[in-house]
Amino acid sequence: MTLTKDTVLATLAQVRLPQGGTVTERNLIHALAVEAGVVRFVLEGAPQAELEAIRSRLEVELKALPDLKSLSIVIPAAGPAGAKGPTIGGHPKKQSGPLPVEGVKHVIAVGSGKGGVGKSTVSANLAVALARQGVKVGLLDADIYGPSQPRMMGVSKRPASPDGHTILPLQAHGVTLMSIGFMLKEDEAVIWRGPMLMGALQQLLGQVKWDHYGPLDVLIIDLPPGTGDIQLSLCQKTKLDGAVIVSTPQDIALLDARKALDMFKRLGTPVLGLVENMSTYICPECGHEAHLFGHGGVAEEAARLGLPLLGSLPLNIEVRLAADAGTPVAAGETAVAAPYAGLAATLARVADLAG
Ligand SMILES: Nc1ncnc2c1ncn2[C@@H]1O[C@H](COP(=O)(O)OP(=O)(O)OP(=O)(O)O)[C@@H](O)[C@H]1O
Repeated sequence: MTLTKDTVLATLAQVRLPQGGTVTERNLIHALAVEAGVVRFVLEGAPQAELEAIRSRLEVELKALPDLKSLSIVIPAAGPAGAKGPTIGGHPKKQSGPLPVEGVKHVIAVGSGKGGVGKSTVSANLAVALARQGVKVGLLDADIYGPSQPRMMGVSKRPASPDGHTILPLQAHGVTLMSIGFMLKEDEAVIWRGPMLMGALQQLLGQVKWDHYGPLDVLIIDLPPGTGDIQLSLCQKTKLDGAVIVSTPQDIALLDARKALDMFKRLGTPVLGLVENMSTYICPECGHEAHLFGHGGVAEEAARLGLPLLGSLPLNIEVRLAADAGTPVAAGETAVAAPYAGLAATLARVADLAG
């Protein structure tokens, strides 16, 4: 009889760990490959010392399999110096249908067709403005290739993990926060392929204790730009209340926004509304109002689609400076904060966040 993946998994599933559960229940096995009697996998997701003990135990069990020719159980090196706890990345676990996010009432994704239209800036300010209006809000930076929330929200600590599996989110400006950026070194490039990305997203949604600071009314997910694996995986695997699309009024951005709208429609995720960013520019010197990226395009698109225009946000240097300094403008009292407060109030009504 040849050795199969199922036989190996069945053997692994029977090994009860002294800390409770099994390696499969605790999702410690990654990248399992079984070929011509050769078994290889990565053991990851618990403190290093515990993994070493588990490896010895698994070696004994697996070496008893009659058709095993060779066995390689790899424990990845510990993360950055001083870092403890789980690492992010790895193939996704099998999952039957879309799952709710534990400890969270509503989940809203913020997407855009094109990069650089201000999706992360809008997500950060929206989250902060919602928090200021008394909504219990979480923000997940799912822009796995270019996480910007650590900088925009002004935090960059590595999150704690008391059991080597659960990840405790951070908090900034009244928002419960998690970003893959917290788990990587600042200049570390993410070079994962699709399955690894989806595994990372699944971990960020499932292993983070989103209600660590109390149950959340809403989790805002800052998506990467475009219509790729992350968006697809999120819509299929997570119960979403809907998506918000950010665009500038520029034709090319709107064209891409239409692709994003089409993707959400095809995946059955309701689009809650559109946000026009960089809608106008008011010269701080003379007060002249200019429309650098065109005018009214997003409002027209929203009207055409019968969707609400959730907000129009001017291009303002204070928005950029505040984001770079780690305190979104929405956290302050200036006039620049007002459109974000308006956006938060409108979204709270449209998505029935109080309900
Ligand atoms: N309304 C605004 N006024 C001034 N600057 C803005 C505004 N919105 C965004 N910006 C600036 O534009 C740049 C791009 O914004 P941001 O990173 O939020 O875009 P993005 O769509 O999330 O980009 P990507 O996902 O491609 O990384 C940032 O420097 C940000 O500070």
